[in-house]
Amino acid sequence: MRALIVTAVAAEADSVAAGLTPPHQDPVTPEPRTLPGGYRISRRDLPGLAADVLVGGVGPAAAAAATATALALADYSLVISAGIGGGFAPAAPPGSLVVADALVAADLGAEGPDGFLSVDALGFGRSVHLPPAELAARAAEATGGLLAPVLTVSTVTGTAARAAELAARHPLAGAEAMEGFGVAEAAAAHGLPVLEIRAVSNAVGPRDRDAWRIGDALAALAGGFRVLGPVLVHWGGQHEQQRQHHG
Ligand SMILES: O=C(O)c1cccc(C(=O)CC[C@H]2O[C@@H](n3cnc4c(=O)[nH]cnc43)[C@H](O)[C@@H]2O)c1
Repeated sequence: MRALIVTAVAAEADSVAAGLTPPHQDPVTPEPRTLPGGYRISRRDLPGLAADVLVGGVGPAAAAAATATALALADYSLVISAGIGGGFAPAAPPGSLVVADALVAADLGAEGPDGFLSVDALGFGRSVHLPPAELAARAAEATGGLLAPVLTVSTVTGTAARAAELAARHPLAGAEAMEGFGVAEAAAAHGLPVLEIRAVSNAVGPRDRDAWRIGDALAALAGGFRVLGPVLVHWGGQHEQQRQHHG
């Protein structure tokens, strides 16, 4: 099974790669490569799993462009959006993990007198991508993460009012981040399934950048990927059998 894992920044990619590195191996080898467009990509091989960890940039557009570039250059079975994110209190405190059961474009649409209209409500496309349900459930179980919708926003929430508005529109949301939906759009264009995993660095709410617990979140991200390997291998095996069965 070959998986593409897309992060926004190098620190997130390093955590993912460290989590996927067997204990006896040097976590910085092999050296990362550079794809056209200047994207950094590094490879991790586990028995039954080849994982390419890509640094795609911040925001849904950068993430979609980077993901589409990598998907055009190699064959993958699964695409994963991974990184840190804001957690909705009290369900997702800093240091915890959230596995998406839906990847939601939360600010893609139009404002009207009666509130926000998503692109699907406007008839222009879709605002939700769903991961394979069993894979997301198993990933949440293995990592101890919360299985919940993850919102993709272009602007980090910075006020209590905006947090309350998002929570009212998406009462089950576990986290917000800036890339998942972009990664999912590129994966869907290639007919590939998508998964999103976020390690919570901060609460969704009034901006307090000094309070972001980035170190804890990056450690949680590495820990999540340490236990995710076997889940991905198992799912990849089932997926391959189904593909062969259906010709
Ligand atoms: O400064 C650092 O050391 C550092 C290390 C890793 C990541 C960062 C980032 O700033 C990544 C930006 C990234 O974070 C996601 N994120 C985190 N919290 C939120 C949030 O509350 N709302 C939306 N996005 C959030 C986002 O996906 C960005 O890509 C810095």
